[in-house]
Amino acid sequence: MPQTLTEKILSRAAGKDVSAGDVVEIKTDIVAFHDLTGYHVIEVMEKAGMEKVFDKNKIVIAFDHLAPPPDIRSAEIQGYIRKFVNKLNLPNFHDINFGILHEVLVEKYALPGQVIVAADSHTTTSGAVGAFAQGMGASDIAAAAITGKTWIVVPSSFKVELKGTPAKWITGKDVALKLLGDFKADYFNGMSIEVHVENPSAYPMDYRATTSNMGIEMNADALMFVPDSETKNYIKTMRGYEPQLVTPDQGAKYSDEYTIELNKLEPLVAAPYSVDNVKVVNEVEGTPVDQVYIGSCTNGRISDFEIAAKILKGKKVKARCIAIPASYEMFKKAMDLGYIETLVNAGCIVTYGTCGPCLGGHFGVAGPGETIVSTSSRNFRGRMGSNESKVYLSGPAVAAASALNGKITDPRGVEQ
Ligand SMILES: CC(C)[C@H](C(=O)O)[C@@H](O)C(=O)O
Ligand code: SF4
Repeated sequence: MPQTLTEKILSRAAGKDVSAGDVVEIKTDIVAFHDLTGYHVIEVMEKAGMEKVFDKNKIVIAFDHLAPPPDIRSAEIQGYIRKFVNKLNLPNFHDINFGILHEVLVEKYALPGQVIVAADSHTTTSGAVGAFAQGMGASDIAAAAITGKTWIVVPSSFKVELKGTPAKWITGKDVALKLLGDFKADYFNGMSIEVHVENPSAYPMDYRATTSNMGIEMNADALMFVPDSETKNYIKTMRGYEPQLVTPDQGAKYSDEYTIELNKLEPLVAAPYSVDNVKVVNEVEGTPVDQVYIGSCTNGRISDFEIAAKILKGKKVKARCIAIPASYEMFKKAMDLGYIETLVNAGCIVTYGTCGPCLGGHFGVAGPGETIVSTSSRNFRGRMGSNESKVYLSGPAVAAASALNGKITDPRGVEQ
């Protein structure tokens, strides 16, 4: 029987043909965690008296949520994890000067056809390269780290087709918000979304990573892009080798299909307090904004900074603007290309590789009564700080244009 990408990956990982609804044990190719959940993962392993891993090379750890440590407890947690890493001599450990775990996975580790599990919900991000990537709780990740195996209920496969070339300022976030607005946040429960891109280079890896990242906000088990020439070029450029592509079979059966015409999309936002409270930016234009955040594992990549720099070049922001490339690699690129300089000259605060503001942790927590425009992933009440703050989620163009004017702004009206 012709297989979807999901069925193909999970059949290989299970060692037998699987179909939707099957409960199966599967092999994992990468098991990952970060500082905040890593602490619990290691605690579970210690309590079980099983401080060993199935394969040192397949464990990936990055410090991001508590990086750099905002308080003593965070520093203590990171110290505890460093000790574990040293004791087991784990090679793929990335300290506070590297990046947000999901970005690190996409840049350095994830490959088409892999099964990737990590102790963080936004693990779906690695679906950008065509890996079946899913977030799990700390105990499940501890078990996977020890055994190299996990169990799942095989999801059904839902096909999304992206047609054409994105309209001006339209990027990966708009596609994610389009799906969230049209289907609402619970619709994709028990499904794996497979995105087929008609014109691979028109929807580059940065956009794919953003869309896959938001897969968990759709409640999907995974959101994968069918690997294509863009996948190959990205991995070749970033890592110096060509990956093998795993693709769905011709004639594979999907539970449903949906097409998005990229040139017809308008810049979208998710208004407070839900990711699926989606509106065209014009509907909320003019709302006063206190702070803008451009960054996170959702939108902290080079194309996000390119767009922000285009909009802010030679100008000054009216709202406070915090900009954080998702990794050291992205920071260096943004620096080489002059985007950091442009943003700093425009009055933005720039640092790198922390989750900080995204989850109201540190480096720009939202105060009571404040309105934030953020390129991150979630906007439920209190997500970025005070319960009395409001968060509008958007792509980088709306965020930068809103920073510029101090109010929610349609980037299509901003002079360049
Ligand atoms: C802290 C962590 C468990 C959490 C997640 O799993 O997503 C965080 O990264 C988030 O984005 O809310
Ligand atoms: S940047 Fe935000 S969404 Fe991404 S892992 Fe960190 S806290 Fe979670």
